[in-house]
Amino acid sequence: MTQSLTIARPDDWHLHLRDSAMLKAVLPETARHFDRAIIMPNLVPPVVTGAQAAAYRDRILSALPEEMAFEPLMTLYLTEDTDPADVAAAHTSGLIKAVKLYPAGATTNSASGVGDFDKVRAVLEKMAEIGLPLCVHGEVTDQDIDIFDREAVFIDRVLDPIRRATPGLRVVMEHITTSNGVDYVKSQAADLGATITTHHLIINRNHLLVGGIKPHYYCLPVAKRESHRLALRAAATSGDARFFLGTDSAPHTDPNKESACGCAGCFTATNTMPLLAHVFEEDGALSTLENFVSRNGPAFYRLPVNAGSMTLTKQNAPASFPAKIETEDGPVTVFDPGFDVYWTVDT
Ligand SMILES: NC(=O)N[C@@H](CC(=O)O)C(=O)O
Ligand SMILES: [Zn+2]
Ligand SMILES: [Zn+2]
Repeated sequence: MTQSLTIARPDDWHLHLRDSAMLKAVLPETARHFDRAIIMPNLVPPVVTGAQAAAYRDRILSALPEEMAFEPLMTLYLTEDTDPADVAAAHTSGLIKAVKLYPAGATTNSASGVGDFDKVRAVLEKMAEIGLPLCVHGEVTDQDIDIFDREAVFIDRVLDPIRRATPGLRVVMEHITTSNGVDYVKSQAADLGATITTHHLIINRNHLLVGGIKPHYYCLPVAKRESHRLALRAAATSGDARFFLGTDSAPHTDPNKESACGCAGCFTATNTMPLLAHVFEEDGALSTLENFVSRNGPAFYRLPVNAGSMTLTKQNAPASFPAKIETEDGPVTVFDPGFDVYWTVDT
């Protein structure tokens, strides 16, 4: 007997679309299943001003195949020179839905990020005043902090002090990877949410490192031990409104991944919805999938739930997904969960 599930059309609350040839190749992979996505601003150079975000939005819409509908929800990349008035104007006009904080040096294209948090105080205060969310890549970059501890240390040393100093600031902890992240979100009364990626619900650090290094499982924050993955699974499948999908689908070409110094990022846009149906079914939680992918995100961002619906069907035989997406820059490997997936999205 085939099983099926119909939910409101999902959104992706953390997505890398890149630019130019890569944008053209990866955008349909997201637009096929998602009505909207929060677009990460870590281009080279980064999307810092409202004018740059408007131009990037136009490039995204021009790259969209004619028969597809998709709304890019733009963000600005916070720098120590960001002008609070420019941020406020971009928010008032409806152009941007969030500002993104990268600690300088934390991840791909984060060199222009924030080193001295006092320098962004005025921007954060303006954002608290106007209710504009701050999306945070939550890892410290100190050389003496172990890479597996960087999220937990960030919460204590950076995030909690920022939130205490800026009452009313609405924050999304992006791509949480630890039980510390889950517990911190749950411990706070208001103004805090978290995105969870598809891949962090599926892989732990053993998948990355045991039996040979798997560059396509390398992303930041790096996958942690199994107990953390289980904490993320419990949070995502709980239905709790504070947790929602942000795939962090982050394309890099195969030569850039399969390298002596490989780039961080997993490309999951193509098969995220089938993978999530698999994960939620495995945990006996298909009834909360809609909260995670379609309802909790809009509630946090104070946007309407999408009007359309999506039906997922469990087939009798394993579904097949493309192993790679071809781009003019080279192939991009699609995330391979390492197990058979029977769910497909009905077209
Ligand atoms: N997640 C990643 O491993 N990489 C992202 C950056 C990010 O989200 O930190 C990228 O832009 O490639
Ligand atoms: Zn990040
Ligand atoms: Zn990201």
